[in-house]
Amino acid sequence: MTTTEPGTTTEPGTTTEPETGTEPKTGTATGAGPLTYDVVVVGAGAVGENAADRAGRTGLSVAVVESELVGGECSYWACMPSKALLRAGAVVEAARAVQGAAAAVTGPVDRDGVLARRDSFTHDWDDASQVEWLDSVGIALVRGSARFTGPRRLEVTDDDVGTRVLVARRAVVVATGSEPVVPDVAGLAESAPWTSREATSVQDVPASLAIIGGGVVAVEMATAFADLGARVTVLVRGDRLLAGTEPFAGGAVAESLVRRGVELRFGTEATRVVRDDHGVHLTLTRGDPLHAAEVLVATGRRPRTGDLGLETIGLTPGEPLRVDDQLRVEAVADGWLYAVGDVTGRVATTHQGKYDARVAGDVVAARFAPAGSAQGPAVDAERDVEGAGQWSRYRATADHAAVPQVVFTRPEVATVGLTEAAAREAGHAVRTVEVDLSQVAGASVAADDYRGTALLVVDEDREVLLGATFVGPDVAELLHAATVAVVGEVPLHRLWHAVPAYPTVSEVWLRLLEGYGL
Ligand SMILES: Cc1cc2nc3c(=O)[nH]c(=O)nc-3n(C[C@H](O)[C@H](O)[C@H](O)COP(=O)(O)OP(=O)(O)OC[C@H]3O[C@@H](n4cnc5c(N)ncnc54)[C@H](O)[C@@H]3O)c2cc1C
Ligand SMILES: NC(=O)c1ccc[n+]([C@@H]2O[C@H](COP(=O)([O-])OP(=O)(O)OC[C@H]3O[C@@H](n4cnc5c(N)ncnc54)[C@H](O)[C@@H]3O)[C@@H](O)[C@H]2O)c1
Repeated sequence: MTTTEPGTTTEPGTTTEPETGTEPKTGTATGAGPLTYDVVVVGAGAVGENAADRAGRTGLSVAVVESELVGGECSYWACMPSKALLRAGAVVEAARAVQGAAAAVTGPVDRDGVLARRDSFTHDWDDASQVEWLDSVGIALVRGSARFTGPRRLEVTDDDVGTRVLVARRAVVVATGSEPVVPDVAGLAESAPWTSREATSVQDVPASLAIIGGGVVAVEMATAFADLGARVTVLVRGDRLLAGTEPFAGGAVAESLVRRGVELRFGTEATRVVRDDHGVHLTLTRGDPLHAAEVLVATGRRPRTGDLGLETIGLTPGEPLRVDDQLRVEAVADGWLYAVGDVTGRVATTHQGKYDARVAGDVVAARFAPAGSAQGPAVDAERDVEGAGQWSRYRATADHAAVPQVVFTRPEVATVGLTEAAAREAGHAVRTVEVDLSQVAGASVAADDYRGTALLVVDEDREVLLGATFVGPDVAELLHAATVAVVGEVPLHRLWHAVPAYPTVSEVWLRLLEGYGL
């Protein structure tokens, strides 16, 4: 395991982040006066770390404030532990799908081994390696919980150190992430339900788990806990899983969850929850009551802005920090306040948040770094931030047109750009092409009964890709080609010349283009 990015480190004490070659960048603390830095980033999740890194590359002094663990949700309670929980089951299933390998797999996943591997990814919830990375790039860490007390001014409260005042000479970047929403169901909050934190950090796998929700967390955790041997029931309010994706994606995930013993109850909501010594008891809008050892709430997240002192800078606590494409908070004058990641309500994935963080960090660096300090790739010669057009490094254009996501279920669901429905709603002249992945030679080599589907959404007027969805084993790795095609607006007749190697699953691209008529 190697460290590849701030915020997703997997190995203590190592970093492969490039040295930035800048002067030491220290803030100033004068007596009992405020700690002063050029830029203050609130929240040291993966996204905040990236914003701090980019902003600091041109000589600005940067501090990050963190109230819990440096690395944030993704490293300790979200992406990394959840994917670690899912990986063993995927590997076992992949082996079972290949004659000759299947016989070597003789039992279920080793539950203790899975949990131990998960613990290695979270470093037992210790952030020392992330702090080491901050040190190595000259970013100051201020531990504690930050609240605004006015423009560019924060109070940071820490149980051990007390309260300090922190001042940003130039800019503040808010990257405080999001928190799970617990629906207003009678008795639910009092029943100490699990959120994704308890699920991803589980030590004792419950015999049974009720999951409320039909989105990404629900389907990934249903898969993981079924692998770990729990009896899983998913309560889905609507009539399908993964409602934001192409309908066949949620259908394939539902079919596979049922095949592995998960009970799915569609059109069903909990109306009352009671916990006693035997577990949780859920009364439902339809069907029999449900009894389970634990209940996991997976009903979405909201931006974490409730306790940030936003009222002192004219904003409303609890609301997302709405930003423009340069990640400046729209409602704040003078362009000193930026926000990135889940807190913006824009896109709630780590990779897209880090993209926004790179843009925000570059914008801050270009606007505020001292003249003549341009070094490294972060600053264009002219620093033309205000005049920056689409696809400039100073605009997060991809957030509108080309957002990728992978749902790590079995089958995996990999999506980028617009679905067919969204493209039609946006007024595009749409044509879709769908291919059965089992018809591709590489897929038949990969697994004996490979099942999957690929779908392209094409803008017929311009003959470029608007979106793509892949559903099947290991399709995550097919996604980036589609993202490149969408971002590059590569004409299909040019894509025709991108020849996929034989026999790989990527040959589906050829089948898709043939299906379009090339
Ligand atoms: C179960 C689960 C699995 C996921 N899996 C994936 C995945 O596979 N891939 C993917 O791309 N995305 C995934 N996501 C989404 C991803 O975790 C988030 O999009 C990402 O963590 C957002 O990063 P962030 O830095 O904006 O926020 P966070 O990671 O939440 O970081 C915010 C940080 O700010 C700190 N903070 C908050 N308030 C204050 C304050 N007042 N003062 C100081 N510090 C503060 C917090 O302690 C935290 O460390 C998953 C989410 C969940 C719930
Ligand atoms: N692999 C990944 O990229 C990954 C994995 C996990 C989470 N995430 C991110 O984390 C965020 C949170 O995920 P999530 O699954 O909690 O949210 P989600 O928005 O994906 O799904 C929420 C689900 O809860 C249902 N729901 C909402 N309110 C409800 C209520 N009152 N009663 C019953 N059902 C209700 C919705 O209909 C939906 O099915 C998402 O934005 C997601 O992108 C990403």
